[in-house]
Amino acid sequence: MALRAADRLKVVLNHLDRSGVAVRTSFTSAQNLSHHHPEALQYTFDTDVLSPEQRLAYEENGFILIKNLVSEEDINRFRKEFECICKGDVNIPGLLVMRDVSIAKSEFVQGEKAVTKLQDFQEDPELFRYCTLPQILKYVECFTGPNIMAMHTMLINKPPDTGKKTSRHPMHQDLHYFPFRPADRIVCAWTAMEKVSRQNGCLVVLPGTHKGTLQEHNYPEWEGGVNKMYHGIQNYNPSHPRVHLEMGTGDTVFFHPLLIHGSGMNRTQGFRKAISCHYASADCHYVDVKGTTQENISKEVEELARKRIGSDITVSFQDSWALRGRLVQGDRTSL
Ligand SMILES: CCCC(=O)SCCNC(=O)CCNC(=O)[C@H](O)C(C)(C)COP(=O)(O)OP(=O)(O)OC[C@H]1O[C@@H](n2cnc3c(N)ncnc32)[C@H](O)[C@@H]1OP(=O)(O)O
Ligand SMILES: Nc1ncnc2c1ncn2[C@@H]1O[C@H](COP(=O)(O)OP(=O)(O)OP(=O)(O)O)[C@@H](O)[C@H]1O
Ligand SMILES: O=C(O)CCC(=O)C(=O)O
Ligand SMILES: [Fe+2]
Ligand SMILES: [Mg+2]
Repeated sequence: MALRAADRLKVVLNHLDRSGVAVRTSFTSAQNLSHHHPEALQYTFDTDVLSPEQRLAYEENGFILIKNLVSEEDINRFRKEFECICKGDVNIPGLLVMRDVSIAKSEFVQGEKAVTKLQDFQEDPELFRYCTLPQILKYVECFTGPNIMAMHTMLINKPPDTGKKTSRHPMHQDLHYFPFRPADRIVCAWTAMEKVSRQNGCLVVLPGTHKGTLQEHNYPEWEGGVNKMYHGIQNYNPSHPRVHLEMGTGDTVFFHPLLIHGSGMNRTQGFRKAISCHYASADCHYVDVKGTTQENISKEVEELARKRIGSDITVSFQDSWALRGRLVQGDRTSL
């Protein structure tokens, strides 16, 4: 599925045919880009949604931030549903409710204050509405193309740090968790449900790292402990420029699954909330991760499936994704 160089060029030229002045500026930068990087325009499609400047920015950085994409009204509805789930008022099949390791292993905390994230809310119509919002899908299509699967859903409720620094999310690449390819046809949408800042542990990204390869991930050696499956990259370049993505309510960042990112600790008393979905082109295919750096996570996921479903049926790493994935646009061609 990755565009061949010739196709990439065609994409650039198409743009030139159709738009005016703005494109001429970008033609200059596109030319410069392709001069320096033969991979120019390998990451985005022309759907008339992203401006040429926005496309080039994603190609260069591996992420793009769109302000105010989700309404306060929708965010409030997601908050309400989250509260209902935490109170136990609704029971959603397949939903995983995760507590922070420092809370889970010590004191007893009830309700939403105990929950660090919800995972796999695809069977909750209210939360899953997030994944189908037309203004989100319109952007997603620029990265995946027209057949779109919602593969992975999360509502993250980063708790105030208990002093053990377990509220941090180590630097990682999301592709580590995914046995499907090509990577360029996968994208994460991450929407701030309130103001997120350095204080409450906003996302931290290393721009441009999406052009690299998938790195080895392991549990970081953190004294205070680390949350289940929060694998991190041990030896990323610490002097690589980092960008703290401070965002307002409803602002949404779209990022590539190879982009190295994490989040710092929450130094406030509030719970920092975000809702996200990983999308993939339905034309992607599953890959066998045996003998690769992803073998460690695949074993953990298979072990978790055994615990939850029982050992009479074997659910492979790939199966676990095929079961969770939901079509949100076009045809379910492969995944
Ligand atoms: C792009 C994707 C990026 C990512 O998805 S990154 C993060 C992915 N994280 C996950 O998928 C989380 C998966 N979650 C889980 O496996 C479960 O929620 C988890 C952590 C095992 C808890 O299971 P439950 O059965 O709900 O809880 P439980 O209270 O019965 O505890 C069972 C044992 O697990 C421990 N535990 C609970 N929460 C934990 C945590 N946050 N981190 C580490 N360990 C945790 C708990 O202490 C207990 O251990 P033990 O049996 O007493 O030794
Ligand atoms: N010692 C460390 N080892 C590995 N990863 C770390 C370490 N310290 C921070 N990180 C990770 O780096 C990312 C960003 O960290 P950052 O330094 O921005 O957060 P912070 O130190 O909590 O906040 P700030 O730098 O704003 O004071 C997070 O993903 C965090 O988990
Ligand atoms: O919301 C965050 O802190 C980051 C979460 C994240 O990157 C992930 O779960 O893959
Ligand atoms: Fe991530
Ligand atoms: Mg720091």
